[in-house]
Amino acid sequence: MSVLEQLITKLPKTELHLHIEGTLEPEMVMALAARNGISMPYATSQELAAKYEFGNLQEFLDLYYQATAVLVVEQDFYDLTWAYLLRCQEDNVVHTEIFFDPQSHTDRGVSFETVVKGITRALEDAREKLNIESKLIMCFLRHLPESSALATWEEAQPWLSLIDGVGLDSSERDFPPSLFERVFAKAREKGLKVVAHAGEEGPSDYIVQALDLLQVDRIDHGVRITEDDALMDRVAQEKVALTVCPLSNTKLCVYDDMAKHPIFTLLDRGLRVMVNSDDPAYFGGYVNENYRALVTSLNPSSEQIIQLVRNSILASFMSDELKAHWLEEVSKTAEQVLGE
Ligand code: HPA
Ligand SMILES: [Zn+2]
Repeated sequence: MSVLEQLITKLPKTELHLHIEGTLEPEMVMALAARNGISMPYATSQELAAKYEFGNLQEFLDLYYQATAVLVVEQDFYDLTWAYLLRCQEDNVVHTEIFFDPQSHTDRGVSFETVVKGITRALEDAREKLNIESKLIMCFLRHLPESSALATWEEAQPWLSLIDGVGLDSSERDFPPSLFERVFAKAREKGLKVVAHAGEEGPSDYIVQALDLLQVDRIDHGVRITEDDALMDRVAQEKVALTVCPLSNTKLCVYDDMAKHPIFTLLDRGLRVMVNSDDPAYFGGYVNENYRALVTSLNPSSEQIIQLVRNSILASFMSDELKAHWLEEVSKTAEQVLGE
């Protein structure tokens, strides 16, 4: 095994940008459709998987929202989340911060309670049985009006003890962060962490809006920051993390070639970037596969890979004690691997 492959598999990692609905594998779509008596416009999981060619974010989202229709009862959300957590164990992900999209379920008549109970029961089991820690981040769909986000915020109130943060996802172009200032202010007032997708397909100004208007703790994606030199300097100085998702960016044609991905340029400029899988069932792989894709196309050094992993820990919402613990583990494991 190469040194880089050993680092990828052996270093303890966190994942900070993961949509739980994006872990719905084609086989699970078909199994849950059968279990819930839902007819889908494809006969087999292969037929569904063959549709996973996307020209842009919207083409992906159309299929992604369609597939969520198979998630109906609490056990479905449990099974979905548990399957992802088993993948975390395989990839040595020790802490994960997962997004869920309540509006994509409540709009089809599935209750908020069903969704949140199924997901959090699996997270709790993973804590006990797999030693995997987690946070839960509720995302608002930006293609829906602010009133829908505000109503979702109200629905979430009885469950806030289970929710660590709020985020903003879905179609980015023409839906700037500024539309969601009020609901984000409410979340911040309650002490929740706040994050937002910005600068994936949208302009770098959306990153500025997310920072200044939503006052986010992290930016999700954020790769279009490369268009604004002064903003790169600001984000480096303020240590705002960008949760970068390499396979997502190539699969959704943000870059036509992984060799053009700017993650190491950003890393070497001092920005706090790390590697995440976004919607791994759709984009061709979980966290370790994202690292491998970078290695194949961009020939990084061991130090760069180790720094990405350290950033994943530094940018997480875990306690300072746990951060210190995992950073120490990274150092020990890296020394072992590099000393061999
Ligand atoms: O990559 C994404 N971008 C925006 N919204 C999303 N919802 C799931 N994945 C994504
Ligand atoms: Zn995302």
